[in-house]
Amino acid sequence: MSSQLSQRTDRRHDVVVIGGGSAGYAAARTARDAGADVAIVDQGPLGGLCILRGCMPTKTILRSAEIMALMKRAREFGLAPVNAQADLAAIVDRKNRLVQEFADYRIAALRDPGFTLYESRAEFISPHEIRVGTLHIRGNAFVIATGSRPAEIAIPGLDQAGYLTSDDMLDVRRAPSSLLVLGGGLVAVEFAQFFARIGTKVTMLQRGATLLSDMDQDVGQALEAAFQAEGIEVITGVSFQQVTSTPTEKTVHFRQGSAVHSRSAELIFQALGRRPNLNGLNVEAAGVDVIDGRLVVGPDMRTSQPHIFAVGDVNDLTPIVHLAIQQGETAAWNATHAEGPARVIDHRLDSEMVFTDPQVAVAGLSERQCRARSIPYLTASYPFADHGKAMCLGASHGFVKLLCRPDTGELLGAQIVGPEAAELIHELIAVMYFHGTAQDLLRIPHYHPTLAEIVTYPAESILEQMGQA
Ligand SMILES: Cc1cc2nc3c(=O)[nH]c(=O)nc-3n(C[C@H](O)[C@H](O)[C@H](O)COP(=O)(O)OP(=O)(O)OC[C@H]3O[C@@H](n4cnc5c(N)ncnc54)[C@H](O)[C@@H]3O)c2cc1C
Ligand SMILES: NC(=O)c1ccc[n+]([C@@H]2O[C@H](COP(=O)([O-])OP(=O)(O)OC[C@H]3O[C@@H](n4cnc5c(N)ncnc54)[C@H](O)[C@@H]3O)[C@@H](O)[C@H]2O)c1
Repeated sequence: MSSQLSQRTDRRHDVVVIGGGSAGYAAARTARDAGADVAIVDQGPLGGLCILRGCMPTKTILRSAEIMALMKRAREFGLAPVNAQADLAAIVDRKNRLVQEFADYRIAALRDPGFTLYESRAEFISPHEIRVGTLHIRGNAFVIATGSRPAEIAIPGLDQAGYLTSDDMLDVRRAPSSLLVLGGGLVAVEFAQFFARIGTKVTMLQRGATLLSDMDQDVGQALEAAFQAEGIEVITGVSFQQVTSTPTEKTVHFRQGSAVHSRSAELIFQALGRRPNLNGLNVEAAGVDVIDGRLVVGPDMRTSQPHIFAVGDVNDLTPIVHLAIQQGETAAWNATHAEGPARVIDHRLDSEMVFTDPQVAVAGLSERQCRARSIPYLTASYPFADHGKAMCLGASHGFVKLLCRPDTGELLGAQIVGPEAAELIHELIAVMYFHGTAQDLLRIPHYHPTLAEIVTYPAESILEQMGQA
């Protein structure tokens, strides 16, 4: 104890940000711009999940699979068929090159002389002090932004049989002949389609009634129809029983209704969600409330300790990057502006996008949320299979759905499953931002023929339901 004390070097910063990923970096930059003396503590590898093992690597590899899928459809478009072959090692090399480029940029930003960067693990020793290596660092405010890690779900035999998580899947250099995907969330569907498209036989085992079961049912059903059409087996309503294995094969035994079934494959991909990462942070010493393994925050991003904030995946609100950034900025603003009203997060325009083909994009309220909160709504949807531009592109899966207030027609929410859904939804988010209506969607000019003009059809239908057509 005494030698520990003698080595102690106390440093003080206005704001100490723990974790330099998307949320932490946004907090640090905002606090620095407000004139604060800011420290960032990150144990590394520097770059954050989005760049290193999340958004960017997955979107890079999905592009290869998308091109491969189009090549396989050559004949449909009047082109001589090609023998499309994926070289997974080369796809991974391309991904690594891009990730390195993105990471270098972020690392340079973290090493900006405007911050003090400590490349070490942080651990609370009191609500006002952390240990970083041999240093004891005090902060007037702390922003915890330590991210998430794959959830460990206890399924008998799974550990013994062995499985890969999304972290591992990104480094697989030889495509497995077959793959069992456990889960049907965002991570599961993006990887499942990638591997199916490069030639792996993929089976998805999902507990919920549909894929993406947190969203409205028609969304998951439309994605499932597209997946089934390209040969991905999707089994829903599954309850995992146990996993067994031989040297060449792993078998998942599961219950579906009253029957027990099994599926076998070369590899198991465990995509059963992520959990806030509080490992080794010793948050007990910080005295903040933790419920079910997540840091509880208010709309101003404060934990139960007013000078300690928690942002990004670690608070488990909505683990999505632009929202993590928004939370980081909000926390840092509040940490550096004690006077005046606190900034709070407004969830009205929250969105989620899934980069499968067809893409899935949801924004604002869903039907399920409206029903749960007794919010009245009108809804209308229109299928891409009936939309001229989508037919030209050969992209017929999915639909656009609008949810509007019955009295004013104000757009409350939107859901798109279809080509370029993640791009198209931004028009609807912009309309919602300005509290626009179905009528506004008809007044806004839409070029013909575009995918974007599809939103006018459900908008017309909403007006008909309002008696304003
Ligand atoms: C496969 C996959 C694909 C995804 N795709 C998308 C997508 O397309 N779009 C999207 O919006 N979101 C996507 N996400 C989610 C997105 O990546 C996360 O929401 C986001 O990156 C979280 O950012 P963060 O700053 O909270 O955490 P992170 O970026 O994980 O940052 C946490 C940082 O804290 C550091 N750290 C942890 N503990 C300590 C400690 N004790 N001391 C010091 N440092 C510590 C870590 O080293 C790390 O740098 C995806 C996620 C996955 C897994
Ligand atoms: N395109 C994107 O923006 C994108 C892509 C990937 C991930 N992400 C983010 O990363 C987060 C994590 O994604 P994820 O797919 O790992 O999590 P998720 O929460 O979206 O999906 C988890 C899946 O596991 C299933 N599950 C969980 N526990 C289970 C259990 N005990 N038994 C059976 N099934 C169980 C759920 O039903 C669900 O299908 C997402 O919430 C998302 O915010 C975003």
